[in-house]
Amino acid sequence: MQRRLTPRIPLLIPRMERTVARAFDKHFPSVDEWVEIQPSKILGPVLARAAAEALVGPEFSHDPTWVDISTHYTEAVSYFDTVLTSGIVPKVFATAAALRILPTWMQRAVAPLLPTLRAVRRYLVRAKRLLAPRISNLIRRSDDFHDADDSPDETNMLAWLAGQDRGKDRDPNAIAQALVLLSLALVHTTLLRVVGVLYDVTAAGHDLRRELLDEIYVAGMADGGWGPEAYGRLRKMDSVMRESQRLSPPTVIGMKRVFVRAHTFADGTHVPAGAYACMAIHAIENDEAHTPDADRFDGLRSFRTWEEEREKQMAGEGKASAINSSSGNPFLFETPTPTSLNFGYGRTACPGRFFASHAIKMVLVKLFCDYEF
Ligand code: HEM
Repeated sequence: MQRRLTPRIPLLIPRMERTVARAFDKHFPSVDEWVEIQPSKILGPVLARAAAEALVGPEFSHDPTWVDISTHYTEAVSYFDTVLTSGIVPKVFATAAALRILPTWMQRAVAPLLPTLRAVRRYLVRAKRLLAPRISNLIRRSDDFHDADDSPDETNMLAWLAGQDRGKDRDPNAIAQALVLLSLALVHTTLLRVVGVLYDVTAAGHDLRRELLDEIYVAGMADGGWGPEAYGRLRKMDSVMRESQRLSPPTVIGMKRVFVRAHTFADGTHVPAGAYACMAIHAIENDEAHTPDADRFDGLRSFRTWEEEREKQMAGEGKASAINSSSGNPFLFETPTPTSLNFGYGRTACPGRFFASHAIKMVLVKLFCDYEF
């Protein structure tokens, strides 16, 4: 994903923008008076369609069956009706957590009877039926040494997986299933953030919204108009996304791991083989030592910190590496840091985070520019 998808984001953006515009026309009410909407319901298909450009390409991105699978599979597994403590927990994950209470033999017997898991299986079967013929075709072509090129038809995960996977993964059904699971990773997380920002900005009041609109306007005026690089200029919006994610993250604990071997850390902490471990990512990020006044939503928090760091650097006082370190600009939404772990950290950090940042901004730009709320 890092090697194929991330460098091709600029190629995908114009197509995604057209798709997002069409999806807004289709799913948003076109009225002049105020109407009530349920953001998570109405924005789900918008993000599913945008994601489809990167996942399955133009052949399927407007295909009603794929749009239905991608939107409703996410809904079947995720709709926001299972709210546990301070996080929103997808239904299928809650089901899986509940199953874990049972012994393994009983899990196997009970799982097929559960409505959530049966619905999930139905979506997978439909996806396989839809995508497998195209995947088989591409596998045959890759056997004839045809590598995916950068044409719209081949700039997507479906084409890359069909051309790359080896062994038992080189199977049309397995690739179709992987694409449905990727669509869950993509649609659910980006939807959660777009909805979070919408609520946070609305609650913050008119001034923040005005600042974001001004920034979009200025970004579109630079270098001859709006283009893929304009999203990089939306630094205030990026800061709002990061702050929103800090306060309403996808999960409060992260980086869950099983220790397959016993390990002793440098400080002497010993973890036995078979132990489950995770990081208290929400508590770490919201510790006052890292985030002063942590309970308050301050949309421009990282924007200001970044500006202060830049000023210090210009005055020769800052740490030269802070803004352009090899692990990325630490003030950006997409950059994990030791105290901002919503995308994980290091080599295993989320490979889709750069794409997520662009997709979220794209939908927010459309929302802020074309709608009042
Ligand atoms: C705001 C949006 C997103 C958030 C917060 C998020 C968060 C995460 C987290 C926490 C992990 C696990 C990291 C670890 O345990 O070390 C992860 C893994 C992953 N994410 Fe994301 N993600 C987002 C969007 C996306 C998107 C848009 C894609 C696809 C384009 C994606 C694809 C993946 C994949 C494939 C993995 C598994 C990587 C592996 O196992 O090596 N994610 N993500």
